[in-house]
Amino acid sequence: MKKISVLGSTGSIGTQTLDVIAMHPDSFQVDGLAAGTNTALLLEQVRRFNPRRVSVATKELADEIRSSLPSGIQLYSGNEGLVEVAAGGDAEIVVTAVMGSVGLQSTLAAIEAGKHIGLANKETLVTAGHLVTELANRKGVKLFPIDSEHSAIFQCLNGENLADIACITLTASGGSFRDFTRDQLKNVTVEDALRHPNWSMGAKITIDSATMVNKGLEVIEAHWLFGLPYEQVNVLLHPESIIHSYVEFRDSSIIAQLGNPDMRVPIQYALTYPDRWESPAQRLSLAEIGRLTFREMDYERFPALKLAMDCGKAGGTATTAFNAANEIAVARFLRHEIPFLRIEEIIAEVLHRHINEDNPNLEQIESCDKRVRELAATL
Ligand SMILES: NC(=O)C1=CN([C@@H]2O[C@H](COP(=O)(O)OP(=O)(O)OC[C@H]3O[C@@H](n4cnc5c(N)ncnc54)[C@H](OP(=O)(O)O)[C@@H]3O)[C@@H](O)[C@H]2O)C=CC1
Ligand SMILES: CC(=O)[C@@H](O)[C@H](O)COP(=O)(O)O
Ligand SMILES: [Mn+2]
Repeated sequence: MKKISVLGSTGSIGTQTLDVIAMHPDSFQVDGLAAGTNTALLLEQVRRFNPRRVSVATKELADEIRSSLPSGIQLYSGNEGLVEVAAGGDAEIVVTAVMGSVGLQSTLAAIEAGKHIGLANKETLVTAGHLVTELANRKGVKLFPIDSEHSAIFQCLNGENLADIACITLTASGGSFRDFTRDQLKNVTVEDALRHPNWSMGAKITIDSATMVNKGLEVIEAHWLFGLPYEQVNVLLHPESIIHSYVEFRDSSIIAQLGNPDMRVPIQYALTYPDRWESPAQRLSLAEIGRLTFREMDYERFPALKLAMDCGKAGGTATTAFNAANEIAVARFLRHEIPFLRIEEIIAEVLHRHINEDNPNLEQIESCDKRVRELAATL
């Protein structure tokens, strides 16, 4: 029986992780669940999966639900609660599915406690990739990618020698506005932006997909997960999201991973690696699809992707600043405070003022993150 804890159990990845766990009740057991504010759903999950420890975003919410929890369950709250669920207990693998760099401390705590990570929370690697990967290597902890593109690359690299990689290519759907001109982007609404053409995901990542920030975060995530220089990480527009990403080797062979868009496949693979189990995902019929299309990435149309790549190459706290500025700008857009195009302007303004710190420690990262959030909130 493999014990699993899920950070962000009430979100898009969290609920799909629990779907996967529920499909294999003889093999998986839930040890801990951490949610934010959706206590109604969390209580339902507690009744169904009977975890040993749970956490919610605040002490007030914890006080509200305490009497509704079955006895014997440890209840925690806040960032400390996330850390307790991540590092306490006897889970073998922790799925990190909270949204944003709030997941950093708990991911580090889980690794420190020797737990393998099913990594969905890409912001953690963007904000502090060097700290997370260095600690994972030191502790002998595996980072199993859940992000669809990175799971694809991970699968393509099975049994391969990393030195034989010529380059990897991350595919991008193009998001909700992929056929819009820059001019047309001026008046788009939150509701339009939230309609992703291929994937049903949380609000923040759906907006990131529309700005192409998501692909920028994923390039940085790939750099840290696979130890590749930025020059070997490419992006290609592929509107159908059928080829999830691919690797080109030095003999010119390309290995790609394909499938209908369904996150339960990469989530399950992260939990069962190196085995493959039955999945409810709809089988892909290439004959039915008929054709797949591709377009060169246009960095003028999607400037945020270029900005993210430049931050990755700069290293230091540049990616921390990029991520924090984006998190604040997206939250403001979702609250209807700023127009869509202001998101990338805020990121650019923050980066313009940013003084980069090389090889930052955790304290420097946290202080950069805090400073940038305060600045981005006022711009
Ligand atoms: N959705 C997808 O298909 C994919 C997502 N990812 C990545 O996975 C991560 C999660 O995305 P997604 O599931 O879409 O996001 P959602 O917004 O759907 O879910 C976020 C989860 O995090 C919880 N949460 C938010 N803030 C806190 C906090 N302060 N403390 C504890 N829990 C908190 C939320 O709780 P609550 O709702 O209870 O407030 C919720 O359970 C992101 O990093 C995203 O980039 C990567 C690839 C695909
Ligand atoms: C499902 C997943 O992994 C998302 O990150 C997805 O890739 C978003 O799609 P695009 O960023 O390609 O629009
Ligand atoms: Mn992805």
